[in-house]
Amino acid sequence: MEGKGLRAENGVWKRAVGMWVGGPEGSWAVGMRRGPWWTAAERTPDAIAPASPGAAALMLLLPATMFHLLLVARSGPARLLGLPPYLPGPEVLWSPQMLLLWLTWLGLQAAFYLLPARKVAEGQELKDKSRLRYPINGFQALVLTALLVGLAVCAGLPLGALPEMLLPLAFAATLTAFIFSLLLYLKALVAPASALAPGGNSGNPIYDFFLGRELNPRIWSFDFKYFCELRPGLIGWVLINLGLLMQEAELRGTPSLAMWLVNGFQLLYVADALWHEEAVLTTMDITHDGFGFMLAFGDLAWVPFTYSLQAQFLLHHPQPLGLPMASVICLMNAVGYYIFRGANSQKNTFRKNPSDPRVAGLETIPTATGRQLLVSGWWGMVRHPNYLGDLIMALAWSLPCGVSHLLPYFYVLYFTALLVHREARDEQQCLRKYGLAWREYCRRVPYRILPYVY
Ligand SMILES: NC(=O)C1=CN([C@@H]2O[C@H](COP(=O)(O)OP(=O)(O)OC[C@H]3O[C@@H](n4cnc5c(N)ncnc54)[C@H](OP(=O)(O)O)[C@@H]3O)[C@@H](O)[C@H]2O)C=CC1
Ligand SMILES: CC(C)CCC[C@@H](C)[C@H]1CC=C2C3=C(CC[C@@]21C)[C@@]1(C)CC[C@H](O)C(C)(C)[C@@H]1CC3
Repeated sequence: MEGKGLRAENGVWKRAVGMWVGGPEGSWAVGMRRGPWWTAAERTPDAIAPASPGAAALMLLLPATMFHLLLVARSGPARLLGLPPYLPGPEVLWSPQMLLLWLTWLGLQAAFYLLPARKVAEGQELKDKSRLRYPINGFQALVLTALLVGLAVCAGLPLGALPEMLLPLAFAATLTAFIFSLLLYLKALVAPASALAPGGNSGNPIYDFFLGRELNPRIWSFDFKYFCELRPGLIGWVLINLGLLMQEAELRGTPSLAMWLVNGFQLLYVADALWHEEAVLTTMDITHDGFGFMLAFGDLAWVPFTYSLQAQFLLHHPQPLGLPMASVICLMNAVGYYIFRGANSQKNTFRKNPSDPRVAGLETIPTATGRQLLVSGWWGMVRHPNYLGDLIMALAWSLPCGVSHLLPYFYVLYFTALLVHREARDEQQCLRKYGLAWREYCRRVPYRILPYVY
């Protein structure tokens, strides 16, 4: 039988492409092209990675959840766990104009990506010892988008009409994510073995389509994963929020305090991500995961249309918010941001230059790889202090929506599950990388995210 896939040998997985033949130890391949060697931990990107029925189910469930949230947010009862008020027909979802608008948005962001950058950064070392180069101009793209949208609004663009277009726009984004992932899957068929990601190359087409086969798919210097991770989705998210704020102003004369807070907090988060764009090059999404349906849909559809849920909810369910409560929520967001930024910057500074005076005094554990692990400062408090800060901010984004509904807390629930899963994956990889030193770190810093609790 002709095939390609993975085979375990002494706990190490080998990627193989060639002819499968039966043998005393099971099947093995003849005339194989050997790819990079991956350990079992590297092979699956998720501790609970879905098998193909799981992947197929998620490909339906994730878009269905997104449409459910969009429909429920505008319904009177706004019940997260209830049925949507109606099932939209094709005439509600499909609109060639909205598809064109969405493609124009992607094209605009792609054009901003290609503009000269203030810096070109090098990514992590790849399996073939090379390093890719990435333009650092995401913040510039945010500023240019703001200028362009500002001019267009002054010229009469009805941005307040955007909330009415969310359903067909989300449909267009989902459709493009499917088509795009299919093209990425086909592109990976001709990619060299060294360009493939550790996960997403099981040989099962559905599973591989879902997780993504190629690590850094590119055409010339245009890196699709890096582009999608930060720009169209994150900038689209703040633009949708702004449209919701403007429509609220049209409906009620002025935006509510709750709407201002949600817009302000989330704009800060997005601006921060783009300002520190270079840091994304060390995240596992860029260094480890393939680019398939999960990330394409996550970046292009899930982020803009579900992360704006609080503002969507507020437009249809105005909430009273007094100044004292608003101050408490602002303080909470500031504390969350302080921890999130402090922890991320401390680790990035340390990884770039351990002798930097800002981190040189911190206590560390040496590892066999020559790298060190921080064991004091933020990283001595819990093993994922950046996740803690992110979760505190997530709560601060939902609180302006009051406590009468569960719906605006969807992000907190989803994000907790995502980060707990992510933390398990990351720890698995760190254990493989650092072995005993990682065990020592876990002994010295026993809590993962929340001190004395988890
Ligand atoms: N809003 C959203 O939807 C999402 C937001 N995020 C956020 O993205 C940010 C990045 O998260 P993520 O990519 O998961 O990973 P992290 O930034 O937490 O990085 C994990 C890596 O840090 C290094 N590390 C771990 N412990 C130490 C230590 N003690 N000392 C030095 N280095 C250490 C290890 O890599 P190495 O040793 O190789 O350097 C490890 O693999 C987080 O703030 C997270 O909250 C993430 C996912 C979704
Ligand atoms: C659709 C699925 C349920 C899940 C898809 C997950 C993706 C939405 C997230 C995976 C990692 C992400 C990161 C960010 C956004 C969400 C996704 C794409 C991030 C860009 C948010 C801003 C942060 O500051 C960051 C550190 C740059 C984040 C990097 C990871």
